[in-house]
Amino acid sequence: MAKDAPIYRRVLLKLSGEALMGDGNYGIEPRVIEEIAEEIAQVHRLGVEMALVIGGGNIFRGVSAASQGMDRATADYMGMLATVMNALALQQALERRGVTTRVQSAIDMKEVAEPYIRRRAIRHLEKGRIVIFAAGTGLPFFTTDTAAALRAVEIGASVLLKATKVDGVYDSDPMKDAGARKYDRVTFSEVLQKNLKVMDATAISMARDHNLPVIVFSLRKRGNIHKVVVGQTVGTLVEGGADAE
Ligand SMILES: Nc1ncnc2c1ncn2[C@@H]1O[C@H](COP(=O)(O)OP(=O)(O)OP(=O)(O)O)[C@@H](O)[C@H]1O
Ligand SMILES: O=c1ccn([C@@H]2O[C@H](COP(=O)(O)O)[C@@H](O)[C@H]2O)c(=O)[nH]1
Repeated sequence: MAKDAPIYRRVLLKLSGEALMGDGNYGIEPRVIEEIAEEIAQVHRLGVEMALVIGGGNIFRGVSAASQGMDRATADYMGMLATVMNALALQQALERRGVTTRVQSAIDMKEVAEPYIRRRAIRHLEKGRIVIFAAGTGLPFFTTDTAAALRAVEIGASVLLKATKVDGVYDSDPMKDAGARKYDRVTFSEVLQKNLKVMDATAISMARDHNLPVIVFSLRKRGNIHKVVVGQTVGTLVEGGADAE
């Protein structure tokens, strides 16, 4: 097989909202979104069908606002709106590179984005458009990781790629524990049993129940999305099967 041939026909790429901040501590760093869009455009040119879900942690997280006294459901709706802003910013950056895209929102806002319609999303992908799923699941008390797992299953993606701030799944949070050890491969049940918080349990359960492999890798290292799509070993593979020793 050619070195640059994608090993997947259709992928769901989940992008961390927080990674868009770059070195800042809020919002979108223009340089970062341009670099990410360039990388996605290059991978798309390999011929892989790409759907994207983007988080909102660079703008608003419901759970943080709720801890400061805001009603949780209201805060979560605000978080979902934050993901729409990120989706529109990414759409612009991709279209500047000649990639045709569609944003589909789980919350109806027809002046801004198409509503989420599964069959329509699949049709866009078949036509070579990148589909960006915005507003998460449209439901409070969920996350964009769960939205990513759900949409991946709905559109029949072969894999869920979680591009995030850390370079894989560790046996404890690497941002808090300098001695944390990284897995090359880990099973869904281990992630759940050991309560590894790289993704929320709802997303992991969804992936497990539908045999959807998940690859967790760093979005901060340029070229990683390409490497994963052509089958190079990057980050951590989370899948079913026997637990590692
Ligand atoms: N066992 C673990 N292995 C790896 N990362 C972990 C683990 N436990 C907790 N984490 C944390 O998970 C975080 C990645 O997931 P998180 O859901 O916060 O971000 P995201 O979904 O990529 O971004 P956003 O919510 O901004 O879209 C990292 O910041 C990391 O510190
Ligand atoms: O289905 C969903 C998805 C997201 N939210 C809210 O949005 C923010 C941002 O999403 P992240 O996954 O944290 O990046 C999240 O904190 C929730 O408040 C939601 O309610 N439902």
